[in-house]
Amino acid sequence: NYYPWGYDSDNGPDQWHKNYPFAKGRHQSPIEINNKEVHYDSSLLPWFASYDPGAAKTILNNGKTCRVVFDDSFDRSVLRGGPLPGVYRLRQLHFHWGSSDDHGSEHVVNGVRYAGELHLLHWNPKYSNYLDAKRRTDGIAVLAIFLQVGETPKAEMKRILEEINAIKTKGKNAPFPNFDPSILFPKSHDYWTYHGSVTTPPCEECVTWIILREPIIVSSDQMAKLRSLSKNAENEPDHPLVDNWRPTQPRYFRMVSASFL
Ligand SMILES: NS(=O)(=O)/N=C1/NCCS1
Ligand SMILES: [Zn+2]
Repeated sequence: NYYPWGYDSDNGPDQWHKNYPFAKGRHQSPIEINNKEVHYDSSLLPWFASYDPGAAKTILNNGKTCRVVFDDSFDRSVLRGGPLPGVYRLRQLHFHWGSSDDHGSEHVVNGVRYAGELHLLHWNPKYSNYLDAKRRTDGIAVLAIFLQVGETPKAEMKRILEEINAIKTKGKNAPFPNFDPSILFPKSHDYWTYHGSVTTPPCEECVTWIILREPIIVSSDQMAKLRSLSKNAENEPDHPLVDNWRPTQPRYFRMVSASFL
């Protein structure tokens, strides 16, 4: 009897490997990033995002996260440079967050858990489609940005959070036109990079991670807004959509490179 994966004790990260064997691999994500183990790589190039606001389509609640999807039928919104061998097409962005402001991110930096983590998922168009790209070690690039709670929130987050009321329950979606996610980026483009996996089942090891050092500031109210989402459908008992983050996984013999000293 099929029981969907999730983040609860009976279907959460510790159980995923039963249906998704990749979850016990040697290149899993997220991981702990510790300064003393990071390797500064002066040859790392800057990364560039060239996003077309017209590519933004829809915002949805899939019961696991809040996701904005983009038209990825051609090289319309792309990420390039950094550790990437070519352009990667923006397909969607989504968030991970906690049940309170003191945790919620997936990656952990020198023991610091942030309130949340924004992921912009891109795929390598040298492969015929996204699903094919997910089967390749160089198939996916995720740009990760930490959400830190502070007093002067980033105004640009408002647009996404204003839509939350329209997608309260699982399966709800709303049009989300004219949105360039690069307005969410912090000032500094400094990043860490390593090779890992998608952090949700099937946990394929296909991701070049680009994790920005500088978090973006959100307000506690904005985090509360994300936590007001429900993981259930409209006509089901209400369960808040919170703590949709995977714990850190063993790094094994992977190098984490830094673009900055
Ligand atoms: N959180 S993540 O970006 O690594 N995982 C994903 N799974 C399918 C689309 S994105
Ligand atoms: Zn994610």
